[in-house]
Amino acid sequence: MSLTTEVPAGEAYAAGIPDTDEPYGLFEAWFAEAAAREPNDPNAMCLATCSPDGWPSARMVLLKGRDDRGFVFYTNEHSRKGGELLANPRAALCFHWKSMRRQIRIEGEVERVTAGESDAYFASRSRGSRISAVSSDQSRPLASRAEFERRVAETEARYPGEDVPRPPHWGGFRLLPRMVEFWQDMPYRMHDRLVFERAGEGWTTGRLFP
Ligand SMILES: Cc1cc2nc3c(=O)[nH]c(=O)nc-3n(C[C@H](O)[C@H](O)[C@H](O)COP(=O)(O)O)c2cc1C
Ligand SMILES: Cc1ncc(COP(=O)(O)O)c(CN)c1O
Repeated sequence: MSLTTEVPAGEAYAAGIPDTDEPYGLFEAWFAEAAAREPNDPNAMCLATCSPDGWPSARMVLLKGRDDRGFVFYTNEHSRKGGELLANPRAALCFHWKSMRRQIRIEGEVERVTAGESDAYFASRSRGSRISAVSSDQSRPLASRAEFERRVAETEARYPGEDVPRPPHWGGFRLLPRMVEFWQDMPYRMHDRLVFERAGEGWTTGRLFP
């Protein structure tokens, strides 16, 4: 069975989302189509977090890994999102691929990836991005652009070789989904929505009114 319908050029889909009993195959199929079609960052997703006193916040991050456990992104744990995730480890993700008129929403608990996973991912980044991560107190007030550039120059001088160690507060989080919803645009706003909810080791599935 094909999990995906052909993407029409600039039009709504004629056929709905195929029935399937688990979300990951369909996610991979849609993600592969997005990777082939989107002009940039097909892995960009909106991450929503919530402070313990109930104030939500949202920002884009990049999906850097997915397996049967969940969806991985990397950030600075001292950032606003990092603080919120550590204090209240529940989050939501939202992909929107505009050229494909598709959305995927994912919700669940969040845990830190292992230090080994974060080390491996950090080491795979360009030297410039590692220098930048070491130099940035992400989400803290910055007096001027020049101050950040001065910090970057200091970090470059401190680590002249390839070895730029991962800051202990820079690492990955994995969202363990308990809900995944696929949304596909259809004519006259008669969109198709297919939702999966975790049930033990498996999933229950159903459709929602658009
Ligand atoms: C397309 C896109 C992708 C981004 N990816 C990341 C990312 O993977 N990790 C990250 O820390 N910030 C990323 N950012 C920056 C965040 O959106 C945000 O500005 C920053 O992480 C600070 O957020 P916070 O103050 O809510 O913690 C990205 C921004 C955009 C527009
Ligand atoms: C500040 C920051 N950190 C991390 C990332 C994750 O992506 P990469 O590891 O490819 O830089 C991004 C991507 N936009 C980013 O802006």
